[in-house]
Amino acid sequence: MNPSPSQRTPVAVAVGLMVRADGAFLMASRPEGKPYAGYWEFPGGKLEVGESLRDALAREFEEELGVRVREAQFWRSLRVDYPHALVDLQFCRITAWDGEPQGREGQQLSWQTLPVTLSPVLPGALPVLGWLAQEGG
Ligand SMILES: Nc1nc2c([nH]c(=O)n2[C@@H]2O[C@H](COP(=O)(O)OP(=O)(O)OP(=O)(O)O)[C@@H](O)[C@H]2O)c(=O)[nH]1
Repeated sequence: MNPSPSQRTPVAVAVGLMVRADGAFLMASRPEGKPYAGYWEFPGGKLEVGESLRDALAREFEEELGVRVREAQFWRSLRVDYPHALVDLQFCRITAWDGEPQGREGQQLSWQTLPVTLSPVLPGALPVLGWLAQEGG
């Protein structure tokens, strides 16, 4: 069955790697009701119409985690073709924030170092672990 054109239009997604001074990074489980519920990913979400990457990141982190992003740098992008959507993931490193992350949408949170002890990891989050390994964690 051919997908409808709307399913093939890339959707921009802002994703943040919160990295602590000790090198640990935050992962979150996808809440019930979303595709790939229970899979581990990096917090973030889709850009709204007219929204910048930075604004989307700040909004998603406030909504999902109750965290105010203070410093974020674009890191890498990745296109992933899922059956449910074609996504352009824009990964940012978040190095300064206010507040302690809380799972405001029922998601579990976990600070991780390499190798991660969580599974399953979302296909669109797995390459990030390789990139981190290349950079020495
Ligand atoms: N947040 C996040 N999304 C990712 C990652 N990797 C990845 O493929 N994605 C995909 O990017 C898309 C993000 O959509 P979402 O459903 O989390 O976004 P959202 O919070 O705006 O959801 P909503 O549609 O319920 O408002 C999903 O298709 C998800 O599978 C990741 O590491 N983090």
